[in-house]
Amino acid sequence: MIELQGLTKRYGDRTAVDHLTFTVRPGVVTGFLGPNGAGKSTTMRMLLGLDAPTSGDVRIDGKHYAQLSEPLKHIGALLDAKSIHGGRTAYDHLLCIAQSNRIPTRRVGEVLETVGLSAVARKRSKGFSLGMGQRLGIAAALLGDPEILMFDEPVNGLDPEGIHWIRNLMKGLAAQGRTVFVSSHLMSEMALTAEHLIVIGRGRLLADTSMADFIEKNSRSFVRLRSPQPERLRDVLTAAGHTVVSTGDGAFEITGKDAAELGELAAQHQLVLHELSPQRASLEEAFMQLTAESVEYHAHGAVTPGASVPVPAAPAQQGWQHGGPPPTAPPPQQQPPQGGGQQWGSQWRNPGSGKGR
Ligand SMILES: Nc1ncnc2c1ncn2[C@@H]1O[C@H](COP(=O)(O)OP(=O)(O)OP(=O)(O)O)[C@@H](O)[C@H]1O
Repeated sequence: MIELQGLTKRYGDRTAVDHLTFTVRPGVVTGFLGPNGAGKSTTMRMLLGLDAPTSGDVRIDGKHYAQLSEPLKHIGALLDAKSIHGGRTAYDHLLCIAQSNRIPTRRVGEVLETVGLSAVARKRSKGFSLGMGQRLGIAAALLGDPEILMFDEPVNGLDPEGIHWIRNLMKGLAAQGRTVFVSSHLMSEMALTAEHLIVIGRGRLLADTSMADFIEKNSRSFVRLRSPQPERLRDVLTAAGHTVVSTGDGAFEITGKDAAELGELAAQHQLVLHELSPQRASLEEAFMQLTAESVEYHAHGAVTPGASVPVPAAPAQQGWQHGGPPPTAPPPQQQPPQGGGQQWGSQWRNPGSGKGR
């Protein structure tokens, strides 16, 4: 279980994470959503002790990350698949992590098999595609057989087969009773994978709910009806007290009613229907609806009033993969200048840099 209590992170005058309180429970895949710059990666980094909270608390099975005696046996994470020593083979990369974390060597072969990299285990990872790198990062997360798994954009760079594979992997891990916490911008994929959602915008919690509730509450569901006798259908629906909305294509929309009820009403009046379809918004529509106010980076240079202005892409910073070699302190020029956190932060991780997007 992962528990956040009032977790806050400020960089200069920029609040990246703002009093986040939520719990990620075992047994289901929990999706972590938010527009670019919402604070997802910062939250995940604090969870792993890679960033110190300004205030608040985050615990893994009741302990701070630093208090876990063998952390990789509690939590496995994929934060940045690119932060792998390219000169090492996939096998050696995992062996190095296993040996430095008192994990049996046999696990290396097992996880390589799980992620489908056994055939390239002795190849240097610098020749790996983005998708292979993701698989290697996932293998490292699985190495300690942890009860908690956290993946930041795991499907990034994966082909359809890879996406299908990771979907099943995450569901399978949750079905084993593990805690699976995953961020993704691929809404269609998230809709198929996650049962529970945590949504943040500008560092704040916007929703902590089941997938079904989230879509239900943040989108309109309605029934579409089409008939070769549109005038009569409209009269019947109106007489029954329904608010009828005409669409451009000759259909009608009725909000908040059951398709069966409307179909029976049409049958009672011997009306022929060519369409009677319940319409449910997608996760993507619901997400856009909920986070519309929180989106900082818009296309065509349009920026929400009060939001920070995106700056030209800076080179991606070298990240640290959880479980890999320990992180080194960033060089001095990567430190945020005093009082200039907002602009500096944008350079550090502006849209398109950093995660291969
Ligand atoms: N080390 C840092 N120093 C200063 N600002 C930072 C730092 N890391 C992140 N930020 C800023 O904090 C905010 C949240 O960033 P974060 O990377 O956590 O968002 P995110 O939700 O993961 O975004 P994305 O979906 O684009 O990956 C952003 O405005 C970012 O510029």
